Amino acid sequence: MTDAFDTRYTDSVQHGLKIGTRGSPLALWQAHAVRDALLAAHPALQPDAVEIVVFKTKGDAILDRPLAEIGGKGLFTQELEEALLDGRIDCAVHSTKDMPTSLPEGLAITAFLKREDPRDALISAHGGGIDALPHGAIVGTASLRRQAQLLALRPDLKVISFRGNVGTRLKKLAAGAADATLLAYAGMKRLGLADKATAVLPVDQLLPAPAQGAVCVESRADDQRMKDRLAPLADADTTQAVLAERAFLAALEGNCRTPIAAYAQISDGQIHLIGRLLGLDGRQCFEDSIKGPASDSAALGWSLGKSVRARAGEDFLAHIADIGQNDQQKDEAV
Ligand SMILES: NCc1[nH]cc(CCC(=O)O)c1CC(=O)O
Repeated sequence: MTDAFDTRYTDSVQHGLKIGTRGSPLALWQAHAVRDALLAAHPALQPDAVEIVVFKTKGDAILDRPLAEIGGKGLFTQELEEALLDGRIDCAVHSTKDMPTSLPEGLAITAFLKREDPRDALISAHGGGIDALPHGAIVGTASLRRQAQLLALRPDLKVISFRGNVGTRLKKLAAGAADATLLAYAGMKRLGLADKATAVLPVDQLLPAPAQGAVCVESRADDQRMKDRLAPLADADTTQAVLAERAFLAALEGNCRTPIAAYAQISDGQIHLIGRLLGLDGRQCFEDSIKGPASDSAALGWSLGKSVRARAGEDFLAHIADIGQNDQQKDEAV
C-alpha cells in the first residue's frame, strides 16, 4: 500500500503505466518494442514503472474449432479492449492487420509505429518462390487473401488450412504437412526467422493484407496523458498508408476473413494505393489504384474501396461476406 506521503512510489503509482498484449512470441516482441520506444522517448520514465501485462485471448485459446462457433470479430482484441476500458491497462499493442476497422466506443488507435517490410514470404520445401513449386503442390495457409491470390497465379496448387502461430506452422511444414506455407515477412524478421523464407514475394504478385507489418498502440480516447506519451512513437508515413488501407477495407466491409488486399506507398507527400478484392478460388479479381495527397489518405482509401465495390457488384460482395461469416478459416494467429 502507498499513501500520498510516500514519495518513493510516486512515479510507479501515479505515473507508471501498463502495456497489455497477447502472449504469442510475436505479440511479446511487439509489446517490448513499444516499451523500449516509450522509455527512449521519455527519459524521465522509470523502467520498472512500465509493465507488460499478458492476456490470453479467445483466438489464442481455441485453435481447433471453427471460428463461427467461437464468435468471429475481435477475437484477438476483445480481452485487451475490456482491460483498457476497465483501466486495468493503459494501452494495448496490436498487429494492426488483426484489428477490426471499427473500435469500441471510448478507444482509439493512438500511434502507428514505423512499418516493417509489408510483403508476404514463401517458405517452401522445394526452395524458391511460387514459380518453383511443383505442379499440384500443397500450400498450407488459413488466410483467404493468400489462398485466393495464390490460386490466381497457380490454379493447379492445392490449398489446405494451416492454423497456429508462426512457430507451429513452420513445424507443420517441416513435418511434411504441406509443400509450402506463406507468412508475413515482418513477423519472421521480428522473430529472427527471416532466413527460413525461400522467397519474399513482390507486392504486385501477392498484395499484402491492409496494414500488414504495422504495429499500433490502442488507448482510451480520453486519456490525454497516454496520447501525449505515445505521440513520439508514431510514424507519419506509416500512419497515412495504414489509414488508406484500412479505409479501403472498411468501404468493402471487409475483415480478416475476406480475400481483400491493399497496399499504399508514400513519397513526396503523395500516396499511391492499390486495392484488390478476390473470389476464393482466385478466378475473379477486382483491382484498382488511386493517387493523391497523402493528407487525404483515408478519403482516398474509402473512394478506392467504393470503386472496387462497384466493379465487383453487390452480389459478389454479399457472397464473399457470407463466406467470411461461415467459413472455418482465419488469417493465421501469431
Ligand atoms: N494474422 C496473423 C498475423 N498478424 C500479424 C502478423 C505478422 C506481422 C504483421 O503483419 O504485422 C501475422 C502473421 C502472418 O500473417 O504471417
